[in-house]
Amino acid sequence: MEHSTNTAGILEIGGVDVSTLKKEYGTPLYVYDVGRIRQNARAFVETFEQEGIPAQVAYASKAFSSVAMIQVADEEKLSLDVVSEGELYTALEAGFPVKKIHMHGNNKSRAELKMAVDAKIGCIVVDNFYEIALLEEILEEENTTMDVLLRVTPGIEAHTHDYILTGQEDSKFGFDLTSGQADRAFTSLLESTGMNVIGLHCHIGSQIFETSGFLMATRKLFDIMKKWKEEYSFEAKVLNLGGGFGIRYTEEDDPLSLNEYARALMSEVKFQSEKQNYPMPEIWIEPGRAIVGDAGITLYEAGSVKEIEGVRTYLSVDGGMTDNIRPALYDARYDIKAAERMNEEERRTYAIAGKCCESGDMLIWDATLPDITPGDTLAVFSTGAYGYSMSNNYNRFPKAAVVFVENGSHQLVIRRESFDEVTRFDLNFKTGGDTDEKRLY
Ligand SMILES: Cc1ncc(COP(=O)(O)O)c(C=O)c1O
Ligand SMILES: N[C@@H](CCCC[NH3+])C(=O)O
Repeated sequence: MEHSTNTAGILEIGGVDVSTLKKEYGTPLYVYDVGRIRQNARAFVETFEQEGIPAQVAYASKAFSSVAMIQVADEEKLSLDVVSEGELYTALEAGFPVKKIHMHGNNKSRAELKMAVDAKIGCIVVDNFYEIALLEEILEEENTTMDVLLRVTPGIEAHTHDYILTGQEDSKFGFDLTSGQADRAFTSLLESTGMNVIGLHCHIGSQIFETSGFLMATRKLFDIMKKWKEEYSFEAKVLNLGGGFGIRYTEEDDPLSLNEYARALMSEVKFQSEKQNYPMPEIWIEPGRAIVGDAGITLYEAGSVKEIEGVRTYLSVDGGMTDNIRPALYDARYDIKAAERMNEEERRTYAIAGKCCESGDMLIWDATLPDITPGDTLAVFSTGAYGYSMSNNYNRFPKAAVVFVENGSHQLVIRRESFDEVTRFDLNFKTGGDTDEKRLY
């Protein structure tokens, strides 16, 4: 990841040195370079604008949902993808324009759907037959309508980790194209009085580097759209090709630039619409990781060092799988630096361990760093996506704080959790006592 270092050899983020941030907010600390978030958003938005292609770039807020982040997404003219009541609630709290919110989910509850309908969000991406029936019922009760996209699984096996693959037939998401499931779902939408189907959606997976999977999915969607045009005179206004654009975590990753991803999609949609003589639909995409991933850094303080002669040296930090579960979950790889000694020779190999009582709580197995002493500050790069949003309280560690930096200023946007907050749902249980008694704190 690109970063700057000041003359004292200290890492700077958004014009602020990490020593200042550590002193002010403590560690572990998620730090976001807001300029970088804006740059990523603009790379997508401006590529479509330059070509004059009507498009919506919806930030997939699951990557990092917070009021401040959603306000930045709004400032950058993004739309928003939410997958739960909690993410929708956050968006509403942030004052995000409701018509630009799209809701996803493979098991949306009645409450979730009702909340979306009551909030009058822009669009719901319908995922299964149960949801179609439920949404129809709610719309009838409320005597209103809702724009919907039909989520299909185009049968694409993208090259990424199995747990972040979503476009293959054997998936919990969406309607399968080959078995006729998607046709049945589509006709039930056409018959619906409340649901107004405006187009199709697919998402083939996450952290994808090549464009071939996206292009293949686009072709498959055009084939079905063409069929439905011939059979039902239906013309999709919107083609949502999902997110999943890969980013660089380590030197081994070689993603395309964000403009290249957008350009590739645009030219395939244009090509297909000309070839199939199909009116050009609006292109919607849903990048999450590509907007926030490389804008985030996590700062840790180094603690214990355990050397096992001839095996490895463990260097433990004051966070781990509670603030970044991705290495444990997906074998994800990250880069690390001694953030206040950036110019020193990196001549030691360390296995960077987290604090949890779990052998798998490892952040990096083979980090090259200068000699580290307890108290040193370490920075792990590209932790902006699915770090805070997947953080947890295992071993009752409080969740870390989040700071935004931009143009030399820094601002706390999520407070560090306190122990009172960690135990806030706990109630007393005393044998023979009143089990309903609320704990006071
Ligand atoms: C439907 C949908 N859209 C968008 C995304 C965002 O993916 P990414 O963060 O990889 O861009 C996801 C997550 O994979 C998703 O499931
Ligand atoms: N959370 C995953 C990706 C899944 C995205 C949501 N469909 C990650 O950290 O890579």
